[in-house]
Amino acid sequence: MKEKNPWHTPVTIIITVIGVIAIVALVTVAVLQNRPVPQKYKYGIVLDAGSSHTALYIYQWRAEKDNNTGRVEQTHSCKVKGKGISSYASEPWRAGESLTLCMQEAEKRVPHKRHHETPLYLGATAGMRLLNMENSSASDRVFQAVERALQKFPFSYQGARILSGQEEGAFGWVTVNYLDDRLTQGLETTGALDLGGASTQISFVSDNYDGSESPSNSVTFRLYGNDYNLYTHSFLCYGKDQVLRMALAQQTQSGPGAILDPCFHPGYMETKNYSVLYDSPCVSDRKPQGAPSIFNHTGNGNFRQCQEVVKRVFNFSSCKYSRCSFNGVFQPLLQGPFGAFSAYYFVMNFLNLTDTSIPLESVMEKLTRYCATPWEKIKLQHPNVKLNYLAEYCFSGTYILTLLTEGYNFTSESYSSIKFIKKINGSDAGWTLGYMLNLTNMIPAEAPDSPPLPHAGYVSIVTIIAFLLFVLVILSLRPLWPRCSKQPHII
Ligand SMILES: O=P(O)(O)OP(=O)(O)OP(=O)(O)OC[C@H]1O[C@@H](n2cnc3c(O)ncnc32)[C@H](O)[C@@H]1O
Ligand SMILES: [Ca+2]
Repeated sequence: MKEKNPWHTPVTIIITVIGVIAIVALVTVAVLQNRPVPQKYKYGIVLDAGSSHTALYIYQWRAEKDNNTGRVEQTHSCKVKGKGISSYASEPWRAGESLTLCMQEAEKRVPHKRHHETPLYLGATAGMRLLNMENSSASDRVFQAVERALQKFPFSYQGARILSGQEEGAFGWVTVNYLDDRLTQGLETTGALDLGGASTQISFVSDNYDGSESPSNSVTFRLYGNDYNLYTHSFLCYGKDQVLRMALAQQTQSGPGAILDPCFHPGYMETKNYSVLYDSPCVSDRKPQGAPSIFNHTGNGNFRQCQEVVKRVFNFSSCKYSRCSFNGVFQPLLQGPFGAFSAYYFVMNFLNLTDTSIPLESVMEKLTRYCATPWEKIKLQHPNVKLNYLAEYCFSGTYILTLLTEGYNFTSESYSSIKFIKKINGSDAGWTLGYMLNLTNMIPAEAPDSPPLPHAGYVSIVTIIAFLLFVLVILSLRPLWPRCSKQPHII
């Protein structure tokens, strides 16, 4: 007869049940542990108050990352109607008012419950730098009006200020390299070339440059555990609108009343106002005495001659450093690939010259033909392009090539390392993203500790351990198992 142990069945059942509960509990904990919480985004808004216009950018990033280190991307941009805020010096309230439509758009784009925690920044560049130099109380009034307008919105307003040229250059560089994911990986960085309406910036890392030769051109960063020694310079008055003023001002010196301009198409003719031309600190000291109030601006479309005119806006006469770009400004040896954005892109894209694998000589030949095309023909070919932009592409293209080759010393070879870009992975190239990343501490100095295992790794390991524990428990109960019924029974 089979011997019956009264503990057998209940003990086995209890232990089995505990084992199963333990496994379920362990696996559940492992699954929930460091599982991404439901997606929640954070937002930031930056207004780029440029000399020619203001643009609003909305950025978003996942909120669950520690220390705000989630990837930031641009979700929306809005171009403010009208001119830049510095053009409202005589009626500052209009500067504030001009921002309303884009701000209302931002109110709709950022989820309502995030409004109060969304930082809002306004950074002004060369237009306000010039106004501040010319008339600082007018620039203060513009800022007061802008501030009043922005504070009416439900965002977390963080202030409006003029960026230094250094900041503008450095943040443009941070943006380009962040969007290209070059900073986290410690890859070779890309230089940044920004051409605005009133200033232009060049920023790049050069290995044999330690910053000591010209400290004012040096910015050091520690980002994701890597040290960068960045060369950067902003040339005030060398944005394309101010250079055009300088070029015209120079040509009026040869005789007031009329300019025959090689940078404008044959057949182009406009009557322009001297007081408008000279209304900028970049040229005001050159205003001819007793000049008539208007002049005839006529084009004759000649690239080579235009290049000579443009070259005269640069001063190459003195350099107290080992090497200079122009105007006695230090520049180390050019290095690495470059991203060229804003007007570099607008102009070269219009001219179909963004492909830098085309040899520089061919680029110049194309521009020679373009500049020589009669103005009437150009207008017919581009009926949808704004006439003031259209009239200036020959000048702007010539300025870009002259700035790059004569100014910054790009050669036929290094020219091909430039990429004319507007966006990188969906976000606009420009200083705004870098500015926000910096102010929200979104780029850590040290590389963040990454978890030794991905989430799936934790789940698998805990499941295996739980299974082994279960097997161990079952095996440890072996002495209590009922004997095999095939054993011979002794009666
Ligand atoms: O950086 P600052 O100097 O303050 O100026 P900005 O920020 O206003 O300058 P942008 O890069 O917006 O534009 C640079 C220049 O390009 C001009 N621009 C903008 N869109 C253009 C287009 O489609 N074609 C030609 N030029 C354009 C604009 O009027 C400026 O003169
Ligand atoms: Ca700009």
